[in-house]
Amino acid sequence: MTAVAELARPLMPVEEALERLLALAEKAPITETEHVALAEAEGRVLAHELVAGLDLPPWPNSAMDGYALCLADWQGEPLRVTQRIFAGHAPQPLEPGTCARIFTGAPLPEGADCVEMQENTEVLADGRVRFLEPLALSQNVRPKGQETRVGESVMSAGTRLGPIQLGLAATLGFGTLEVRRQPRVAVLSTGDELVEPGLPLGPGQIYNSNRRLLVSWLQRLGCRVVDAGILPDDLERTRQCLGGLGDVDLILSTGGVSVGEADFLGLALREAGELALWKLAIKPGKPLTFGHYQGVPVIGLPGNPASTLVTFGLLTRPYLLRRLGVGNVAPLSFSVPAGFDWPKAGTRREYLRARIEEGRVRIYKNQSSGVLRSAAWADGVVEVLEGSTPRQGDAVRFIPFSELLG
Ligand SMILES: Nc1nc2c(c(=O)[nH]1)N[C@H]1C(S)=C(S)[C@@H](COP(=O)(O)OP(=O)(O)OC[C@H]3O[C@@H](n4cnc5c(N)ncnc54)[C@H](O)[C@@H]3O)O[C@H]1N2
Ligand code: MOO
Repeated sequence: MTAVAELARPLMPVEEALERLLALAEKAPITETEHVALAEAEGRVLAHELVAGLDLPPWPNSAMDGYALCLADWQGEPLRVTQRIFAGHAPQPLEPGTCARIFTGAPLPEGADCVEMQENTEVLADGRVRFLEPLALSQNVRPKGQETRVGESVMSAGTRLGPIQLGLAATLGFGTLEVRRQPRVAVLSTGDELVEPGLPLGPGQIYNSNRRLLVSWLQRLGCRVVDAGILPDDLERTRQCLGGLGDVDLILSTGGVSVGEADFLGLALREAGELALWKLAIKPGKPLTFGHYQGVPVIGLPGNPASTLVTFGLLTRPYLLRRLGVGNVAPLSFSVPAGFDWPKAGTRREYLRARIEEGRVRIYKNQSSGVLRSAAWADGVVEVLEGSTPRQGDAVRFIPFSELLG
């Protein structure tokens, strides 16, 4: 299809763009794995299901600081204390007709079937312990295997490892985990107007914000970033830059994807691969490109900073995670009453930078796709569907940034 024919097509719905990207991701999975220490595994993707190699807890233990006794044999009399059991110590079997001082997490002695917390007991002058409240069998006892049994699958392949998952792996004694290798992503910015922060601005120039935003975000997603800097608005040097990227899994560029005349990235990509210009029914973020450069997938995000943010968060992030075998790549979202009126129906699905205040979602006053400050103010994006005109109090879908940024 020629570029002109591509441009004449109707806008592609967001769902279709996501479906296409996920299908492309499934055709290019990153399957190599490596073993990493738990300390290095944050943000990575589990390569295989994790199977428990021990029971959790490995033995019955006490849930309270108190006294362990054998309720089945007890007649209600005060009991002599015959041992003290601390967490980390192996107990002796319980002497019949006695109790054991026990602390939270300590193994229950053989023969005990009940623990009473110390607050409900009284230590008599002769050292015996009187139980002040009615007791029940197994009370305050955490049975062996209560949480997990040997051989049980506790996490499936494709699980993203965050603090909770790493904590669970640690409880089962795993020192290392087998994870998918990190995707290598080359980040390119295009545009002669761009200057790196810290340097002086010349006439007509602006600071490159997309690069910092994407590099940090990709690192959070567990990617290894090849920071390829700013592409010059020059075909030969663009070719050289692409040729020097090395072995990467994805080339991610921003800018130069609309209908501008200085689209040297597009030219260079078409020479050495192919490139499709998608026009999405999304705002911000309408023009998005997908293609290949010498077989390496390329995603070109629109250059406006809020457009980069939305198309990365809603489309590129799921694409990358799916390449790593993550099944559920949809961010959690919830319905909130609108704290704004949206009187003019749009032809594109809008993702307004918004925050929740007093149970209603409020939108930043300037929703221009060039305004990144809108997102820095916001806690997430609120979705306004094509053709819809939500009013104050109507239910709208809110996607928190916390769901997208990790
Ligand atoms: N005639 C048309 N013009 C435009 C269309 C269209 O359909 N027809 N689409 C508009 C939409 S929507 C968007 S979004 C932008 C996308 O433009 P590009 O992706 O080609 O990006 P640029 O033109 O290079 O830049 C757009 C804007 O963003 C600034 N920018 C670019 N890169 C960065 C960066 N790394 N850091 C900070 N800011 C950046 C750039 O200076 C421009 O202001 O096209 C519309 N035009
Ligand atoms: O859709 Mo573009 O991303 O707004 O300006």
